[in-house]
This record gives sequence, structure tokens and C-alpha cells, in this order.
Amino acid sequence: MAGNTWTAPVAPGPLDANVRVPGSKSITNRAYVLAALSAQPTLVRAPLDSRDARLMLGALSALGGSWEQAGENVLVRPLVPEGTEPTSVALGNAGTVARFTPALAGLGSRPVTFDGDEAIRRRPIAPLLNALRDLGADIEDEGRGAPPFTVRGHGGIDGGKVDLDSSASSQFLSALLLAGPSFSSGVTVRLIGDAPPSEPHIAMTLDLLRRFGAAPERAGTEFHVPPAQLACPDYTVEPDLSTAAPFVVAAAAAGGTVRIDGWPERTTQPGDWLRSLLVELGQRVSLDAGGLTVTGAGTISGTRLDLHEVGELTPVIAALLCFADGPSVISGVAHLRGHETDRLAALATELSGLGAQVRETGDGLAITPAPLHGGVFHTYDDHRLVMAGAVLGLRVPGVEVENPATVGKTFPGFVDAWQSMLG
Ligand SMILES: O=C(O)C1=C[C@@H](OP(=O)(O)O)[C@@H](O)[C@H](O)C1
Ligand SMILES: C=C(OP(=O)(O)O)C(=O)O
Repeated sequence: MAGNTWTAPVAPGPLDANVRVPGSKSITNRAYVLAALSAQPTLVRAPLDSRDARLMLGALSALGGSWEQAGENVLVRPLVPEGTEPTSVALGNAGTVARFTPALAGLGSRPVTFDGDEAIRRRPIAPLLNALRDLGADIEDEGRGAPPFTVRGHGGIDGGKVDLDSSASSQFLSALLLAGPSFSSGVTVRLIGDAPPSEPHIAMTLDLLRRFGAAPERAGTEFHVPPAQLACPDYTVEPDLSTAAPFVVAAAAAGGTVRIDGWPERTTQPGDWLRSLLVELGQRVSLDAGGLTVTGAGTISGTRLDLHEVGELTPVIAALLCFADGPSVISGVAHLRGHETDRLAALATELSGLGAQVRETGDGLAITPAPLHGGVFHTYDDHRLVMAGAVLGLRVPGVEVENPATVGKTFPGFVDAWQSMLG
């Protein structure tokens, strides 16, 4: 580590590693929200401990919840939204906290102000705030439809029918569905506009709702969640397959074998799609009860990929495709311009900065591999850019990954785990 950069290590040879990744961010933060809305405490087992997960627990505390660490698990108690004095919720740059918690504030009786990093003030949220207003929430913002905004709780949200454009982020829809059982009339959401991205994350929301005893229904673009008393005394979080992405693509980039412990045999996580992607790119992949094994083939085929459903995997996949035997095109991810940073601009700039020919398209990236060289890889406070830089460093000496600690959004132990994978 030099200054505020980390020299991403070059793979010394073919890999032979077993990797454990921490709990899924998306599952952890959904489980925490549903636990807080439940009628009894929930023991959330093996949750993620990272900046985004802590921000979610902090939000629940501000909203009248409480939780305690129990070894590697967290016991979350139901929200007791007492009091009328103003409070605030820190969002950091966590999309899940920014989108999932405002509805919870509407269930209480105090004004709650939401704000966070500069970056979260630029991320889309207006369609969600407007939908919550339509459902009965009292929300005041500065006219930009962005943080900072204040939800004035009046002891509950009526709920009912609402139209929602969730094309900028699937999290708007997930937010309404997660809170739906706690609205007096439940919620019926009719999607308008272009289809939401990240379909697996919508399936994940429905799956967790069912695990907590709700009865969501879906008919095409219409979703209904009736009011319900939630309960799930014991919930175990799966390993984060999007966090596993740089490790599994490492086998393809560097050769050798990487095994990911505990890869679930069935899951709603978008990262599970990596299995078919790696096969398509010419790698060997096998899944058994112990986990996932990926063996690199030595070459990677250039390809065309629509990543609309799995957008959060884009940075790591784009890095891998810089090592392909021909050009690739990634499409379907215009919404990444509203992620932690404008990921399309960041990837085009940084991958090109190391020698690849990468340009932004209307909804993705066109990648033409070329010989790469070392240099500073800027990460724009984006955890997945750190992971992408690490992948590049496997084959390119001197990749200096800026601000590696920003990876703590989802995996504070990433750098150590990466070094261990390389032996
Ligand atoms: O619901 C979730 O947990 C997430 C949904 C997706 O958001 P978008 O639909 O905004 O891409 C994903 O990219 C994000 O990392 C996590
Ligand atoms: C888009 C992401 O995060 P967030 O939950 O902040 O939306 C991500 O993790 O890639």
C-alpha cells in the first residue's frame, strides 16, 4: 500500500484458492428492514458487517429500532416508533438505506431528515418519494427530489394503489413492497415507464417478504402486498455473490482454480448468473453442496452481454473483458450512470487510462482489448471499481488502485482476502 493507493498484486501463477466472502448486502439490508417491521425479534444469522449494513442498523436505531450483536449474528428487535422529536438518518452512499427506510419514517410520528454523502444527493429517488406521497406520506424536499429530504411521520401510511416508474432503480419498487405489509391498506404497485433493472433483486424482495410471512402477489407489471403481521424468528443470510464476482473472474483472468465456499444451490442473487457467464466465456464451472469451483481455461472469448438484470456486476465483468481475445459490447445498463458514481463514465475513463479501448455507448460500454500498462486506477468512492482494479492487476504490473478502503461499503476485508487468494 503506498499513500492512498494499493498496488493490485499480479497473480504469481495459476490460482489454487478457497475463498469465503461475507454475507449479501442486499439480503442483509432487506432482512434488517423486515425484522424491524416484524412483531417479534429476529435473529439474523451471518449478516454482512460493512459500511452499508451499519448504515442500515443506524437508520433503524434512529427510527426507534434496536439491535444487538450476538457473536457473528445480529438480533434485531421490532421498531417502537415512540416520540415526536426530530431525528435524522445517515445514508452514506447506500442505495438500499436511502430507498428502503423513508417509508419506515412515515410509520412513526416524528420528522426524520435523510442525508448522506455528496454522491447520494445525485442518485435518483424522486419517483419513490412521489409514490410515497401518493400513498399518504408527508415528505418535504428542497425541490430537487433528492436528499436531503424530511419525512414527517403521522403515525402510519395509508397505502393503496400507486403508479411507479422504477426504470432508474429497482430499489424504488423493492422499497414499496418491503414496507407494504405495514401500510394500513397494504400496497398495489402498477409499474409504468421502462422495465426496472435488476429483476433478480425484485425476486429477492418477494422471496424475503414470503419468508417473513407476507403474501406478495405479482401479475406481470402489477404487484400487490396485503397488510400482514410479519415474523421470522431466525433468518440466515447467504454469502454475497456479487462480492464473489472478482474472485471467480480471477480464475478466468489468471488461470487455475478458485472455489467459493457456501455458494447457494438456489438463490435469487444476481451474482448466480456468473455461472452461466463464465461457461459462455469458455471457463469450467461446477456447483456442489460445498460451493462453486471455477477453473480458468487460459483464454476468454469476446462477447455481447445485456447486463440489465445484473447491472451491479458490470465493473468486474468489464475489467475481465479487457483480457478477452476480441471486442465485447455490454448493453442494458444506462442506469449505472446513477449508481455509486457514473459507472459507465468511470469505467470508460479508467480502463482506457490503462491502455484498453473502451467507450461509452448509450446504454453500456464497447470494449476493445489492447495491451494494458500500469497506472493509477481511480475509484470514485465506488467499491466495485476497487474490485475491478484488482482484477486488472492480476495480469498488469503497477495497477495502483486509488482509495482501496472505499471497498468497505460491502467488503471491508477485501484487500486481505485478495492477497490470501494469491497465496
Ligand atoms: O435492491 C438491491 O439490493 C439492489 C438493487 C440494484 O439496484 P439498481 O436496480 O438501482 O441497479 C443493485 O444494483 C444494488 O446493488 C442492490
Ligand atoms: C449499486 C450498488 O449499491 P447500492 O445498494 O448503493 O445501490 C452496488 O452495490 O453495486
